[in-house]
Amino acid sequence: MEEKRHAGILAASFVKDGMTVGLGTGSTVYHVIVRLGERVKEGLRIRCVSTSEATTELAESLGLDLIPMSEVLNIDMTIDGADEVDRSCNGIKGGGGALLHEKLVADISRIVVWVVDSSKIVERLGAFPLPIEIVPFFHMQLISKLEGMGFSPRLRMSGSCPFTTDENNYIIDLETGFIEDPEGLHRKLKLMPGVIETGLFITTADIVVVGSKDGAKVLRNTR
Ligand SMILES: O=C[C@H](O)[C@H](O)[C@H](O)COP(=O)(O)O
Repeated sequence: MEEKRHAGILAASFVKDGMTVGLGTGSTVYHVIVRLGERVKEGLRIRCVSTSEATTELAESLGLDLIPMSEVLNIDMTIDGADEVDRSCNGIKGGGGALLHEKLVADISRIVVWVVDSSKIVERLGAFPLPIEIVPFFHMQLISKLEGMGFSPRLRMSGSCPFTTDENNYIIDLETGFIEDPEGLHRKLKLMPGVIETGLFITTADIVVVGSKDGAKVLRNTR
């Protein structure tokens, strides 16, 4: 909790007056949004693009100015969380189910900053089950195909019903084991009919802010 807060507060300080800011989703970005809400009350002028209904609700409650994604061509800086990040700044995202919207917002962002606690930094991705957003009525077929490829897929549930994303899709959480080639796996999965998006974000982050007990440090993607 402290680590997430430290990372969030440092990342929120990167936002400058006049920026269009992408707001990610999750418990780490929560601290960024709260800090941005305070800065806006102190006079910072920004426009924000949300990546989920949960983030929209929080941002609105703090008085942040939100614009719909459909009206934005470019975003100056997006700050988002991640479930795992490797040394090349590849990541797994989607633990909270917002991967599709997050990937689209990242795609039009000039700078992408990820905020994580230190447990998220890994040598190789894959301990965290990989979220894949899929077409709901094709889930049974996709699960069978993924099993045939040697993976252990699990349909994400919310109580006794399948979990649905903000875009009304389903999510399969895929036990992959350590991923040798994140980009190769992402491409392979994206080629499967019924797969809408994967939670593999390939060298997406320009900056990763890693929280610690006493502060936060900044890792830069040197690609
Ligand atoms: O779908 C959710 C997002 O990708 C989150 O950014 C990710 O799951 C990290 O969330 P948290 O900061 O709560 O660990």
